[in-house]
Amino acid sequence: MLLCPVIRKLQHRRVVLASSSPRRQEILSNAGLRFEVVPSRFKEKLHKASFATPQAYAVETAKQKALEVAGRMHQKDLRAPDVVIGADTIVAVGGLILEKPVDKQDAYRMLSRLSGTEHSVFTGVAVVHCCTKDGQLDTRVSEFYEETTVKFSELSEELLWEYIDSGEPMDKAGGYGIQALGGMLVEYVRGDFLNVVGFPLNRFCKELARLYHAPRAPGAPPRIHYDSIPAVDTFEDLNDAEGGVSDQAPANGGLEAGGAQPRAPHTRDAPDLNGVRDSQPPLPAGLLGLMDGFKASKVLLTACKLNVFDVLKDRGPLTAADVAREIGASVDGTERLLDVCADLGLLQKADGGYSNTETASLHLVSDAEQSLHGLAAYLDGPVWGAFTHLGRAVREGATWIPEPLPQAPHKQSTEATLQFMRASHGLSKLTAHHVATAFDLSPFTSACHLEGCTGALAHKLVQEYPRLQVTVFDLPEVIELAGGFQAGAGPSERVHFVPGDPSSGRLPPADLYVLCSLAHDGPDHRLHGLLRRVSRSCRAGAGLLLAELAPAEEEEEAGGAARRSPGLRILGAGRPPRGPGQYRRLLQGLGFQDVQATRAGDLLHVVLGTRAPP
Ligand SMILES: Cc1cn([C@@H]2O[C@H](COP(=O)(O)OP(=O)(O)OP(=O)(O)O)[C@@H](O)[C@H]2O)c(=O)[nH]c1=O
Repeated sequence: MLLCPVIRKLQHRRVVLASSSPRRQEILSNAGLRFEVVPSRFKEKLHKASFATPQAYAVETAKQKALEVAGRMHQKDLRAPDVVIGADTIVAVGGLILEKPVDKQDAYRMLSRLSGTEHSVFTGVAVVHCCTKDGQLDTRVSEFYEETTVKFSELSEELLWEYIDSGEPMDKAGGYGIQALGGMLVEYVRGDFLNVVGFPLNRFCKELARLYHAPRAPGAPPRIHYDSIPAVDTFEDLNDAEGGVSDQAPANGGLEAGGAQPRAPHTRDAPDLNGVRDSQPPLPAGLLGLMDGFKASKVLLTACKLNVFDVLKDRGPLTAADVAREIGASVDGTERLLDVCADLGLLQKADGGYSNTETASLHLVSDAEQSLHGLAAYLDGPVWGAFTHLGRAVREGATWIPEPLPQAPHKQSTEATLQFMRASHGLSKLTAHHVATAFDLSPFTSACHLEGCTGALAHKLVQEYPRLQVTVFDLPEVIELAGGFQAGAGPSERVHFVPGDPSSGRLPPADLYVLCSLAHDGPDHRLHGLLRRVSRSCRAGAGLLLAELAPAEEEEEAGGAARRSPGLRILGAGRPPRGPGQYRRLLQGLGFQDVQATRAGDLLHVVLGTRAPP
């Protein structure tokens, strides 16, 4: 028996659950839904940091899972199912997103992080309505998420390991299954229990009801329900009907009334998404987010500038008044800023006040080992300034971001040079390990890092490769200031700083050239010029290592460009992103062979080529 009228509406539809999770299958089949299971092949590797909230990450992953299945089924049969359901469950704690553990140690790390605390479980759900028109797949996606709060008891080491050894944690987000042994770890649950298990059934039914019975606004013109699927028992009739229908829809859309759905003549040629029929375009949520996105950046940059994260470093929760006192700002203004930071996942807000999330402690505190405080100041200063006058730059054909140091050294004040170097230093320290280890560089004995700035990458390279000597080659004013930065664990005799002009002078000799200027990833012609000079300077057999920020969701293949977050694309001077294929072609054109490209740290493309004999 089907208790839920909206589930009944799906009875004659071809519904696919794009999930391998046995729990999701059980929840939905217990509710009486009939569906096929086609596990998604979408790799859960979206770049988490590019999402404003953990729930946004879960929703996007759910959507990608469902769209992958819809696309694959369409390709195979040239007919997609009517409805594809995708879901993704994650555990969020202190700004961290926990998915399924990769091994027992990972499960241990997750469970000990959850021990004795409250965390959130988010399940993102995407319901994709498909329609095939002229052989093309058309999709309409409805998405939502549900949050449930779970509190764990303090877990003893013994209990933790016994639980891990049971094997239960391994295929479950956060490393536990609340429905089985994991239930013993839980002190309380606030919210939908099934949401934790993997599927928010109650919310799903409400969303279906909303979709299929969208009420008509008073005074709105008669319509075929946008966002609504006609009652299944009348749907087939409607498909056959060619006209002669009344344009008077019942006020409630008529679905519950069970009568035939009237069909407005003017909507007859509109795409029929297997019964999902729209009378107005969907609200442009993505567009509004894009228009509004600068506010979130400015809040983050301002909180950095006011040293909010430094004030909260290593301290228990502080009230807005405490923070306001320390940063010399108004209590009201500070409270608003802190609240938005909490919404953005940068701070935690609890009864006692505000504290840093793990992300903030790692990257926004100014003296943290992997601090991006310098980058924030650079973006808030010259880059923000340049973007304020973007219209002028477009009219005049100027670059979108401040000229990099090598192009305007004499124009830079020492403070401006330092500001750029701090940004570059933070990014280099963050990524140095990934760049240095993306390929085995042990065959090389000498390297030259062009625009090597503070030497952060050079220090990592000598640490990884005991035979390697590295020259940091950069402008004299940069080299002069580089000593003020702590680039490695200590000074290294194998790192040498050489002043010069990477874009015009002679390059120091080396058997590996490295180009990795992440803070200023300039326009193509600049990179091409540098690469031509490297190509001319290096002997046959010498290497060239390139790294670029590129948190692509999908690899560029078959001529398609890798997708990057708009923020990083703009950091790259507004030019289209380069993917590994483009790098390969570029280097081959400059006389390099054996070009290999890889992704590192989910944020970089790293490319290595060897100079062919002339
Ligand atoms: C917190 C919790 C999670 N889970 C399971 O954790 C997986 C999450 O992973 P996912 O990536 O969302 O799904 P999946 O299992 O990889 O399947 P798929 O949809 O194919 O990606 C799902 O299984 C959920 O039930 C439980 O069974 N009990 C719990 O208490």
